[in-house]
Amino acid sequence: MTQSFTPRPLIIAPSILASDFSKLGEEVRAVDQAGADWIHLDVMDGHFVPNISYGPDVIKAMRPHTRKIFDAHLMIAPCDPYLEAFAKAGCDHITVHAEAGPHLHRSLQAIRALGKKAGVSLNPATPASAIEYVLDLIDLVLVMSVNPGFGGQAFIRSAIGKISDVRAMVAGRPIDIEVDGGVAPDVAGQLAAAGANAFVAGSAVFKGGTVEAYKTNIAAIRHAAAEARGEAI
Ligand SMILES: O=C(CO)[C@H](O)[C@H](O)COP(=O)(O)O
Repeated sequence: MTQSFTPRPLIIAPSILASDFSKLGEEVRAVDQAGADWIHLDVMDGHFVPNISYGPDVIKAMRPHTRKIFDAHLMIAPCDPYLEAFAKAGCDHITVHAEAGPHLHRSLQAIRALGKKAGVSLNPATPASAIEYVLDLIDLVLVMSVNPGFGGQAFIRSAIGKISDVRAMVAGRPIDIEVDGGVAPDVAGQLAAAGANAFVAGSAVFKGGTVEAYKTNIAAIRHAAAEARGEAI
């Protein structure tokens, strides 16, 4: 018997990492107005990744500027001591790295216990099988298509095959597959065809620096992905 499942919604999630940090509230409002579905928040600790971005207090300051989902990507190790702070800051999704350790299963349980959606992120060298024994605890898989730490890097093509593997593993479950790093209209169609439904983009959204530019940039990614999904927009 053929089973059919409702496809996960197409999501565009601008990464605030590429915005102008001198006016974060304004930038959050601008991408909201430009059609962002989620606001992607890259948290870096200078330890798990070789860069430092911002923490829960800055996220709390951004929170009043939009009602859109705050999709936090924690590139920090350890992560467990900070999960509650990110939940209290207003994050709706909290994604931790499979490689950050030490206890992925416990971290996911803790995120769910805080009433938030739990995500697992996979570095480019990490196989899809890393999520095999936590599938019941995840709402989102974030496949990195660059090595985490910096915006503006070149897209790593092996992410496409990994997305297909993840899609097969989560089939029939209400789990979003998100892709992050070097995402632009030229690759969005291939990523959507492989099974990604949520697209994080920093440089490709924030180029231009105006609401009108952000609107055009978001629409271009959405259009490429929707076309590959056989959807009208
Ligand atoms: O997680 C990240 C880096 O670790 C960023 O979200 C990602 O790199 C987005 O930036 P760009 O679209 O410019 O590649």
